[in-house]
Amino acid sequence: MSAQLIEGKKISDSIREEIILEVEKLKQKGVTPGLVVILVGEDPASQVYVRNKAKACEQLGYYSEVVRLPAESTEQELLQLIERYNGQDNVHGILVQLPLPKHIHEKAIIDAISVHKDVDGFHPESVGNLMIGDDALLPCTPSGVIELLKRTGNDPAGKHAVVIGRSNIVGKPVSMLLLRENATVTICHSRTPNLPEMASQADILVVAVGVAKLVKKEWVKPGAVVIDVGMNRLPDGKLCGDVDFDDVLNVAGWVTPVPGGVGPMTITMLMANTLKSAQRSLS
Ligand SMILES: Nc1nc2c(c(=O)[nH]1)N[C@@H](CN(C=O)c1ccc(C(=O)N[C@@H](CCC(=O)O)C(=O)O)cc1)CN2
Ligand SMILES: [Mg+2]
Repeated sequence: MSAQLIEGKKISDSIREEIILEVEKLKQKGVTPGLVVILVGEDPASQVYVRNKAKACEQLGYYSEVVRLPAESTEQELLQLIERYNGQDNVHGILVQLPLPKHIHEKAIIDAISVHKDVDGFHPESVGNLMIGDDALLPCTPSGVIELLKRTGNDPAGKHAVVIGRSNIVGKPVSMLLLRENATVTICHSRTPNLPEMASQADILVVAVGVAKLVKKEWVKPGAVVIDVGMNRLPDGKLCGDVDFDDVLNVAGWVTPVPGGVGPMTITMLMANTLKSAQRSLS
């Protein structure tokens, strides 16, 4: 039997409908959610993502600014800009699009964003709050994964979740979120022996390694939920995930496609974080 598709685009659209209702309520209290997106350089993919973030703001009725800086901008210039927006009350979220040009230290930039406006959830204090279970702005792709699971009736509680990948942006935070949702979590990585055997023990398998079509049907327990966070560009220009989608389709119970699975959730969860930050500004 063929796996059920987890349709990220549809789920993302329905979350945006929910956000619109909350934005109306907030506007009645005199607050419009505001997001600033900063792009340094001209990376083509980043330009698309930044444009899509601005479009999402427009769709949801947010105030938004996109600041485009030349690739040769200095770290100091970027820090000064962040400092300005940290102090600007109509801005509830500040996002610096990654990757940054090599001469700018990513950590210095992330650390400079006020934790209250850290809608990417990358600031060390946000990460710490996630670890200890305090209220935090959560990183967008990992929280999108949790929404996909919950909204398809795949509650992680009591399940064995295996996460392949240990990046700060996806692998580690998604593992913490799954733990917070009462899953038993195993984190695997490039030095894990018997990766296929580990993966095949998962009720929920989350893959975020950046290796095209790594996960084959032998890695998947029959009926498992397979969440593919990978986004790899093939030589023919097509996008594919870290999971060999066609191969696992007759083994998995549920699977995310690439494109159209996890990807669309990233910007929607950014919008949810900006709303949350704006709501917090009232309390
Ligand atoms: N500051 C940040 N930088 C980056 C992040 C981030 O969350 N914060 N994530 C990625 C890029 N990204 C958003 O910024 C992003 C990536 C992918 C998608 C998406 O919708 N993907 C589609 C396919 C798009 C395509 O065809 O190219 C999908 O998977 O269906 C949205 C946002 C790195 N940088
Ligand atoms: Mg996807």
